[in-house]
Amino acid sequence: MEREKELMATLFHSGQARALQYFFFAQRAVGRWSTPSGARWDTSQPRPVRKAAVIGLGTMGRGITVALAQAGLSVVAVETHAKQLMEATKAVPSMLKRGAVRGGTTIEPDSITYSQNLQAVADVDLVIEAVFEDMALKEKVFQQLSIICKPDTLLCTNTSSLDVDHLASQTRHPELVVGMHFFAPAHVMKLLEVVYGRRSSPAAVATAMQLGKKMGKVSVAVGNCRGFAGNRMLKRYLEQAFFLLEEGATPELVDRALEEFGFPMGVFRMSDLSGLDVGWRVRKADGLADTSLTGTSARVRQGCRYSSLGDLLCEHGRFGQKTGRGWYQYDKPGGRVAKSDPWLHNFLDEYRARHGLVPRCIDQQEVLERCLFVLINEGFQILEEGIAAGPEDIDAIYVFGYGWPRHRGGPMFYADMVGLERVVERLERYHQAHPDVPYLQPSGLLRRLVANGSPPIHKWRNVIKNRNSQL
Ligand SMILES: CCCCCCCC(=O)CC(=O)SCCNC(=O)CCNC(=O)[C@H](O)C(C)(C)COP(=O)(O)OP(=O)(O)OC[C@H]1O[C@@H](n2cnc3c(N)ncnc32)[C@H](O)[C@@H]1OP(=O)(O)O
Ligand SMILES: NC(=O)C1=CN([C@@H]2O[C@H](COP(=O)(O)OP(=O)(O)OC[C@H]3O[C@@H](n4cnc5c(N)ncnc54)[C@H](O)[C@@H]3O)[C@@H](O)[C@H]2O)C=CC1
Repeated sequence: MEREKELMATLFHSGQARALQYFFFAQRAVGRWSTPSGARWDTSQPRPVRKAAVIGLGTMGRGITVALAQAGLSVVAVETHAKQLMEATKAVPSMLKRGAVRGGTTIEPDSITYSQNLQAVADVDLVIEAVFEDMALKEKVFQQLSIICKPDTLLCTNTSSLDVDHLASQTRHPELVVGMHFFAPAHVMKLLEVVYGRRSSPAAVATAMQLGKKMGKVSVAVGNCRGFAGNRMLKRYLEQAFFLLEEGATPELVDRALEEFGFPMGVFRMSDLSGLDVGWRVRKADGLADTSLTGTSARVRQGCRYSSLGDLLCEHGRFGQKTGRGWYQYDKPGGRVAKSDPWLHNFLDEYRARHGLVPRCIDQQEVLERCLFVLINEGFQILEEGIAAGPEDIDAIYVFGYGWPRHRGGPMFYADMVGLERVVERLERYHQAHPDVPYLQPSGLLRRLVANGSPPIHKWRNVIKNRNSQL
């Protein structure tokens, strides 16, 4: 008993108990906000979903199929690539089997039908599209779905960053289009971001939220923008990690610092799991991934610092776990045990030499501050723009989607614990050192909160006022 008391006192002292208590509250508070028109999805009647389809059976589609089948739905799984389809028909049942052994459940073996033909989705209630992150391809798939499916079928996209409104505009019923953004591995990670498009109906959002719940996910409604809430913050985090490599760090050093902070995987191991090609496709489409540039322009895009390290790795066919090589090496394609790769270290040395970069020693504090404070800063920007309803939503997204250590409450709670003045002071210092990285400048909301005496997290809403809510 004494020991327990002592432990509680230590936890309270370090803020960990406050974090866990906050986290319990945040979990119940997420995603319950009204639309700008006043129509509330959370009072709308969700539609019944008994039969669903998944389009694309790669990294994500397989996990989504498993999660739907585990929730008791009948699933039509469509994949156009014969080899991928064959692999999926083996992988999905074995994932289900392992899940059943763990959970003591049974899944009807005929609850999933596989097809190479999109026509197979004609009678489903809801579709989740998970094809390559390529807008032209997704446009085509949505146009086809809009013709093939029943007129009241909900059309959802698992895109990690593309414009949900644009995809909706390709269909006959844009009010039935929402984002259902899962996190890798999709049958394991608890988060579902439900992207509320400009024309999504409250009933469509309510249906996606309800289905998420049925799948055992924590569903968070977010607005539509590049990367939504989670990946928009991840982009800044990843960028800093790339810059740290340019300046002398290694993936191992960065990941070690993040894992000691409490993440299950550092950002490089996590990228290898997700697949480096996902972001590369988007950067190529945006005209950013141009590795033919030389001299100073090679490391600048649109007037800001840019690192092409991720693009170069993809050009070498290193897509992460799926190809057996990425920021680390694996024993085979699909392998999971990340090992240091001498090739990668040579590649980094050559890259620095080519660009005249002199490596320096980088400590754990700098890794954490640069990676996490820039991510937090973007979180404030997201709150200001009304993309997420409140700081608890962002914290739930990070804990359930990216493995942010629960005992640290989530990024926004962590900022509150560290002290907003300190976050501003560190961001300003790093921005002075790296003036070509504009996202290191403290966001307007963060500065306003400090100017308002740094109120505790549960009072931030008074300063945010959600004037721009996208929800
Ligand atoms: C703008 C930028 C664009 C970026 C690209 C798009 C990205 C997105 O849109 C959003 C994302 O998904 S980002 C990725 C988010 N995911 C994470 O951060 C995962 C962090 N890692 C974890 O939580 C645990 O290590 C994890 C749960 C993975 C494993 O934990 P444990 O070691 O405790 O797990 P186990 O109990 O051994 O296994 C549980 C299930 O997980 C499977 N698994 C384990 N390691 C894996 C790995 N390395 N890769 C794939 N699956 C893995 C494991 O097989 C088991 O599942 P089943 O075998 O089916 O039972
Ligand atoms: N990898 C990740 O961590 C995450 C990815 N996403 C998103 O999920 C989507 C899929 O990503 P991944 O699974 O990583 O890609 P992937 O490359 O592993 O799989 C995509 C699959 O779609 C198939 N496909 C392509 N065109 C098709 C069509 N017309 N019909 C049916 N199947 C088709 C491909 O053959 C491939 O098997 C992307 O939009 C991505 O942004 C979202 C969350 C996390």
